[in-house]
Amino acid sequence: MFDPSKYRTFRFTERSLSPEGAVRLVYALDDEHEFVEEFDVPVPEGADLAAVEPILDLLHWVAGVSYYKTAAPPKVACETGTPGPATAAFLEALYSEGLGEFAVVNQLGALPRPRFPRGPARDVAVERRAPQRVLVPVGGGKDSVVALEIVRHSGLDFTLFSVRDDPAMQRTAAVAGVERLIAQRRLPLKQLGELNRSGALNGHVPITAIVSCVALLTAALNGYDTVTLANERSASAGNVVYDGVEVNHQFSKSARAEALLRGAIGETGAPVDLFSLLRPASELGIARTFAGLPQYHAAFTSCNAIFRLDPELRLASWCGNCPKCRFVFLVLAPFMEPDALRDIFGKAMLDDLDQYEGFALLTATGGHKPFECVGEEEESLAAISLLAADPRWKHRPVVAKLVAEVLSVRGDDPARVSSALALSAAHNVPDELIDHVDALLRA
Ligand SMILES: CC(=O)N[C@H]1[C@@H](OP(=O)(O)OP(=O)(O)OC[C@H]2O[C@@H](n3ccc(=O)[nH]c3=O)[C@H](O)[C@@H]2O)O[C@H](CO)[C@@H](O)[C@@H]1O[C@H](C)C(=O)N[C@@H](C)C(=O)N[C@@H](CCC(=O)O)C(=O)O
Ligand SMILES: Nc1ncnc2c1ncn2[C@@H]1O[C@H](COP(=O)(O)OP(=O)(O)OP(=O)(O)O)[C@@H](O)[C@H]1O
Repeated sequence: MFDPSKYRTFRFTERSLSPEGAVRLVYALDDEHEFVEEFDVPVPEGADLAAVEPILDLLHWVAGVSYYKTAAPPKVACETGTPGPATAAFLEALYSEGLGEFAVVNQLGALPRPRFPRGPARDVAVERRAPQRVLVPVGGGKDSVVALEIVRHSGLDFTLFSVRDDPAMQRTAAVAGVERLIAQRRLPLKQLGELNRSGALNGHVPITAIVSCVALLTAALNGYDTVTLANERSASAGNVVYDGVEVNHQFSKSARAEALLRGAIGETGAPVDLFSLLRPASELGIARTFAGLPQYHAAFTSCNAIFRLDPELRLASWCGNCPKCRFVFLVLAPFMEPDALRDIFGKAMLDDLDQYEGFALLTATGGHKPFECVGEEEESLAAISLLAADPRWKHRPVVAKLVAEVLSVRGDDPARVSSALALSAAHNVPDELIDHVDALLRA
C-alpha cells in the first residue's frame, strides 16, 4: 500500500534537453519513487540550448506538480538549481492554490503549503520590445480561436502551437490556414495509475501553467518573442472557500497566476513576453465574438473529454453532457440559431430537462459552481436573461424552467448583461495588440 503521510520530501532531481528537442524531467518522492516525464519540442538546427536552461528549470519545477500530488509531502528539494524569489513565489502559489481543488476533493483539511528555496534575486532585466513574432497556443476550443483571430487582425507574424496533436487542434489549424508547431508530452501514466490504485492521492493539477511553460520553451527555442494565451477574465473567479482560501479550478488561468508567472519568466532572462489576450473579456463576450466566426464552428471542441491522456477514453468531440458542454452551449445560445448549435453539439441541450440541474448549477443554484472551466455565475445568469427575451429560445424546456426557478429568484437585472459584455482594463496586453482585442471583442 502507498501511504501518502509517510513521505517527507518531493525532489526535483534531473532535467535535460537534447539538441533534437527531447526534454526529460525527473522527480522523486524521498528515495522511494522516481517519476520521469518527457516532452518532444520542436528545435531548429543550431538553436542555443544553453540560453533556454532557465526556462527548462521553470518547466521542470512547474510540471512536477503532477507527481508532488501523489503524496503532497511537507517539503520540496530543488536539486538542480535554486529558483529566484519571484519564481519561488509562483511555485508556492502553484503547489498550494493550484492544488486547491485537489485538497477539497481529497478532504485534506488544508491546502498543501511547501516552501521553495529562494536563490538571490537575478539581475536579468530584459528590454521589452514591441511584439514581432507571436506563438499562439491552440487547445482546440473557442477561446484560442478568438485569440488567433485577434493576432491575425493585428497583422503580426504568428504561428500556432499545440501540446499534442488532437483532432480539434488539427481542424482549428486547418481552418485558420496557419502553420502550427507541435510538442508531444508523455507522462508515466501506468505508474501513476498503479500508485493511485494502491493509495496515492489524485486530483486536478494546474495544467495551463504546464502548457504555458512548454509554449515558452518552444517560443524561446524557435525565435518567437511573444506567447499569447486565451485566458479570460472569468477564469479568475473561484469555486469555493476552503482553508481560508478561494479555491479556483482554473487557478493557473487566473490573472493572479499570470502575474506570478510573468515574474518568474522575468527571472529566466528569456526575451519572451507571455500574457493573455482575452483577459479583458468574459466568456459571454468571447462566445459572442466566436459566434461571428462560423468557419470554425464545425472545427472547435471545448469539451474536456478530448484531453484525456488514454486514447481509449479520449473523445474526438463533444460529450454533450458535462458542465463544460452545458456552459459553452449556454453562452453561445444567445448569439446563434438553435439548429446551428444542435449541429455542433450533436444534441439540443436546452431541450433536455435531464440536464436542468446541471444548467442551474452554473448559476450556483443547488450547489457551488462546478470544478470545471466554466464562467462566473453572473455570466450564466446574463446568458439566461438574454435567452428569456429571445423568441428562438425562451420556450425551450430548460430555458423556461431556468427563468421560472432561477431568474425569478436571482432577479432579471439588465445590468448583468452589460457588465458581462464590458471589457475590463486589467490586463497585460501590450499597446500594439489592445486595439485589435477591442476591435474583435466589442460588438
Ligand atoms: C481530460 C481531463 O479533464 N482530465 C482531468 C481528469 O483526469 P482523467 O483521469 O479523467 O484523465 P487524464 O487527464 O487523462 O488523466 C489521467 C491521469 O493522469 C493524471 N494527470 C493528467 C494530466 C497531468 O498534467 N497530470 C496528471 O497527473 C490525472 O490526475 C489522472 O490520474 O481528472 C483529473 C483529476 O481531477 C484532472 O486533473 C484532469 O485534468 C487534466 C489535467 C486536464 O488536462 N484538464 C484540462 C482539460 C483542464 O481541466 N483544463 C482546465 C484549465 C484550468 C487549469 O489550468 O487548471 C479547464 O478546462 O478548466
Ligand atoms: N494542449 C494544448 N496545447 C496548446 N495550448 C493549449 C492546450 N490546452 C490548452 N491550451 C491553451 O491554454 C489556454 C486555456 O485553455 P482553455 O481550454 O481554457 O482554452 P480553449 O481550449 O481555447 O477554449 P475553451 O475555453 O473553449 O476550451 C488557452 O490559451 C488554450 O489555447
